[in-house]
Amino acid sequence: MTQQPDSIRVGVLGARGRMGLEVCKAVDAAGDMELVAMIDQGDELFKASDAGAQVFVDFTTPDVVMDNLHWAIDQGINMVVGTTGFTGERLDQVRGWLDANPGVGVLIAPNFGLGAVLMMQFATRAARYFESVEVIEQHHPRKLDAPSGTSTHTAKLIAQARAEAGLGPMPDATKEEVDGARGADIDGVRVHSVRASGLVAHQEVLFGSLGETLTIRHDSLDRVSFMPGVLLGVRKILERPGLTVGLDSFLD
Ligand SMILES: NC(=O)C1=CN([C@@H]2O[C@H](COP(=O)(O)OP(=O)(O)OC[C@H]3O[C@@H](n4cnc5c(N)ncnc54)[C@H](OP(=O)(O)O)[C@@H]3O)[C@@H](O)[C@H]2O)C=CC1
Ligand SMILES: O=C(O)C1=N[C@H](C(=O)O)C[C@H](O)C1
Repeated sequence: MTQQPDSIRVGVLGARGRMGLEVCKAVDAAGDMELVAMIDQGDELFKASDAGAQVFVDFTTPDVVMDNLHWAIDQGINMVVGTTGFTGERLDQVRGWLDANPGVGVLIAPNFGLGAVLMMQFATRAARYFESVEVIEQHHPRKLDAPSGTSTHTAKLIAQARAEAGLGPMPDATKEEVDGARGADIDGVRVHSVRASGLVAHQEVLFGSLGETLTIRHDSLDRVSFMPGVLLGVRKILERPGLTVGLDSFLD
């Protein structure tokens, strides 16, 4: 496709991975973007800055993403990050790097699927009305981390909404437990992780109250589902310096 002179110059980190490959295709096909660098394990990051990248899209691994962020921010390159593993401490560290480089923008989104963003918003809204809630996430078996970034983020949003509504701990009489049977405890919300061939990325949030349940479910059936969100992030990050967590504010 013919590029416009004012195309956004994009470098993709993790370019040979499952998500990275899809991002390269999406950027290449976008009329307002130019794919200037494809970086994977073993490649030097400076190749992307030499190529004039304005935005890096990072879908690598939790153990390398912080180094990528630190380097890019110091070079004045904006980042759109889908890689998981962001704790509160890590986010504070990124804020610190950005304070020293105030013109740079970083978007870190646990899930770029528009349906997934809505699923998290709906779950946050429902949280105050139900005494019980558990999260069940299901992914392909090559996923390295459990629970998923999306389910961890969802659980934290629900826990915050429950605390603001004055809800206490959930009813649960379990006294004897095989290790892991009740899932991971994320801020008091149980998260269960399923890994199976054939799956891509799926999540259910199961609410329960007297005599009723509510299930909010999202399915990513193909990685193309994440691409509109990634491209939106690339377009918007240029005018949004500082740290943005989650895609929500870019959709409004
Ligand atoms: N936010 C969202 O919407 C989504 C987030 N994700 C997250 O994105 C991440 C990647 O997922 P996925 O694509 O499935 O994983 P993959 O393992 O398929 O891809 C990761 C790629 O990064 C490469 N890599 C490793 N180290 C570096 C490095 N230092 N610099 C550049 N590249 C490197 C890997 O190379 P090698 O294999 O040689 O190690 C691999 O090619 C995960 O954290 C996942 O949870 C996934 C889907 C959606
Ligand atoms: O590894 C994946 O595939 C995905 N990772 C993200 C997560 O951990 O939440 C987003 C999506 O679920 C796909």
